[in-house]
This record gives sequence, C-alpha cells and structure tokens, in this order.
Amino acid sequence: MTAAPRPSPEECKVLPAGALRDRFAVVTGAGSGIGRAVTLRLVELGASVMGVGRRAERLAETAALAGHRFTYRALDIRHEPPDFLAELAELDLLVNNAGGQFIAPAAEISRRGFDAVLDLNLTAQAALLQAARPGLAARGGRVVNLSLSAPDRGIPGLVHSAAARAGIAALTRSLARQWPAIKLFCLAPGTVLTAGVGEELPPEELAGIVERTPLGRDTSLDEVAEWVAALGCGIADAVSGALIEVDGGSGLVAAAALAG
Ligand SMILES: CCCCC/C=C/C(=O)SCCNC(=O)CCNC(=O)[C@H](O)C(C)(C)COP(=O)(O)OP(=O)(O)OC[C@H]1O[C@@H](n2cnc3c(N)ncnc32)[C@H](O)[C@@H]1OP(=O)(O)O
Ligand SMILES: NC(=O)C1=CN([C@@H]2O[C@H](COP(=O)(O)OP(=O)(O)OC[C@H]3O[C@@H](n4cnc5c(N)ncnc54)[C@H](OP(=O)(O)O)[C@@H]3O)[C@@H](O)[C@H]2O)C=CC1
Repeated sequence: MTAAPRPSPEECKVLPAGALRDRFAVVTGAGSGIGRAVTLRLVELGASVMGVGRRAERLAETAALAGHRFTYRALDIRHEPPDFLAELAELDLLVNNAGGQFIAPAAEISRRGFDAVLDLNLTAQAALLQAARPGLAARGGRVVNLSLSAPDRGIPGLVHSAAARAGIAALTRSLARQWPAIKLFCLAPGTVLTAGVGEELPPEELAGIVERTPLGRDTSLDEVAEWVAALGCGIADAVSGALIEVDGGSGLVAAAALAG
C-alpha cells in the first residue's frame, strides 16, 4: 500500500488569521502532545488559553512557546474538584483533551484499573463539563471532547478505554440535545505519533498500525489542532453533538488490535 503524503504544518492551516480573536479557551492536557499543539494553534488564531495538567514543568514549556496569552493551572482532573471552571463567568471553548489508558488483555484488567480509565476518560470529563456549563452558556460556547476512533466497533487491548470513549461520545450527543446554548463535538483521532502514544506502544507495533491504516499514515498533530480550532470557532455548529473520526480510516479496519 502506498502511503498518502503527510500534509505539512502550513498545509493544515486553513482557518483565517484571527478566527479565534478575543475568544477564551481552556485546554486540558496542554503540557504535551495533542493538547500542546491545540493550544499553540488556538493562540496563533487569536485566542487566550488556560492550560491544565498535573505537571507544572510541562505546562511551563507550553507557556514558553505560547507567549503571554497562555496561563496555566497544575491540577489533577481526577482528584481535584473542577472549581477553576466553575469560577469562570465566561468561556468560549473547552477542549477536554487530558486522557489515556494502559494496554492490557481484558482478563487482566482489575476493577480498580477499569475504574481508573473510566474515571479519567469519562467521569472526570463529565464533571468538567458540568462545572463549565454556566460559563459556556453565557458565551454560546463550544466543547471539543477528545476521544479515540472506533470505540463502537471494539478495540481489543483497550476494552476499558473503548467503553469510556463510547461513553464520552454518547455524553456529547446527549448534552448537545440537553444544553442547546452550547455546541459540543467529539473528535476521535486514530494514531497520532506523540511521545505519549510512544510510551504505550513499541515503535514496530505503532508502525504496523499505521501501515494497516487505509490512508497509510498517521494523523498529524497539526491536522488534529486545526480540527479542534475549526470546531471551536463556530463554522461547524450545524453538526453539534457529532462524533468525528479523524483517523485516516483506521477505525474501519482492524488497525488497532493491541492485545489478546
Ligand atoms: C492505535 C493506537 C491506539 C492507542 C491510541 C491512544 C493513544 C493515547 O491515549 S496517547 C496517551 C498515552 N498515555 C497514556 O495513555 C497514559 C495514561 N495512563 C494513565 O494516566 C494511568 O495509567 C491511568 C490513569 C490509566 C491509571 O492511573 P492510576 O490510577 O494512577 O493507576 P494506578 O497505578 O493507581 O493503578 C490503578 C489500577 O490500574 C491497574 N493497572 C495500571 N496499569 C496497568 C497495566 N498496564 N496492566 C494492568 N493493570 C494495570 C493497577 O494495577 C491498579 O489496579 P489494582 O492492581 O487492582 O490496584
Ligand atoms: N496520540 C494518539 O494516537 C491518540 C490520542 N488520543 C487521546 O488524545 C488525548 C491526548 O493524547 P496525547 O497528546 O497523545 O497524549 P499525552 O499523554 O501527551 O497527553 C495526555 C495529557 O493529559 C494530561 N493528563 C493526564 N492525566 C491527567 C489528569 N489526571 N489530570 C490532568 N491532566 C492529565 C497529561 O499531562 P500530565 O501528565 O502532566 O497530567 C498530558 O498532557 C488523550 O485523551 C489520548 O487518549 C486519542 C486517540 C489517539
């Protein structure tokens, strides 16, 4: 299979300059990978961003790249109440990006392990949404919940995460109906070659997943960042509630079968 060429960072930037001028966004997991790339693009498009994550030093690195329109709060979304969101009178965009899991055969996932992954990828995110609702409603704001492609088609090795990600897709749809003042989207990448995914999977396994992806390549950080910015700026409001899989078609095939 011939791989499609990866778009350059500049080719991914299709939104006009200033598309997010004077908007205020919160991005969880802003200290690394997708969250950092999203933050930098939102700032480039004119937004002010508050980043969240556990490790202050990673957030400080993002701050050094993003400049004066970036502030951050070092906190654990699983173990600390989301007061920082409830305190915001106005919020234009919440990017629920912090997440992750461990890869294990279903039979080896304990109740605590299952709970930890459900908590991080669904329950904690639901609490953030609840806390952000008044601020978002005040601005007719938007939410982008990051998920994982193909949760509804089954992912061996990630059964806890697939369950959580299917849950966040359902939550997104349900809230889009219940909170009409807020537009919500669920964005589901397949494989994005971040350091985070590199810690989860050895390079040869990642290469195999990418090879089996119909597009023949990973999804780039810049592509994901542009999708988040586009959903966040308002041009896609008519598709509110949708699960959008930005995965090169990997969810259509058994690209991600990670454990027996
Ligand atoms: C096609 C490509 C597919 C992959 C695409 C996805 C990519 C990404 O998501 S990129 C992000 C990559 N990074 C991560 O995913 C790391 C995120 N993980 C975590 O933050 C944590 O592991 C956690 C939140 C999932 C769990 O944290 P914590 O609550 O601190 O965990 P504990 O150490 O206290 O353990 C709780 C419970 O879970 C069991 N457990 C932990 N690791 C494993 C493992 N590898 N296998 C089996 N079980 C595991 C642990 O044993 C505990 O259970 P008990 O032993 O019953 O107490
Ligand atoms: N990369 C990929 O191929 C894919 C990734 N995804 C999802 O996209 C999102 C970002 O992934 P990626 O950038 O690759 O991975 P990273 O591991 O780089 O990003 C995860 C981020 O979330 C933060 N985070 C994790 N747990 C918590 C917590 N309890 N409280 C606050 N912040 C937390 C981490 O910061 P810190 O550790 O400092 O808290 C980190 O910045 C995740 O939800 C991931 O599952 C989905 C599909 C594919």
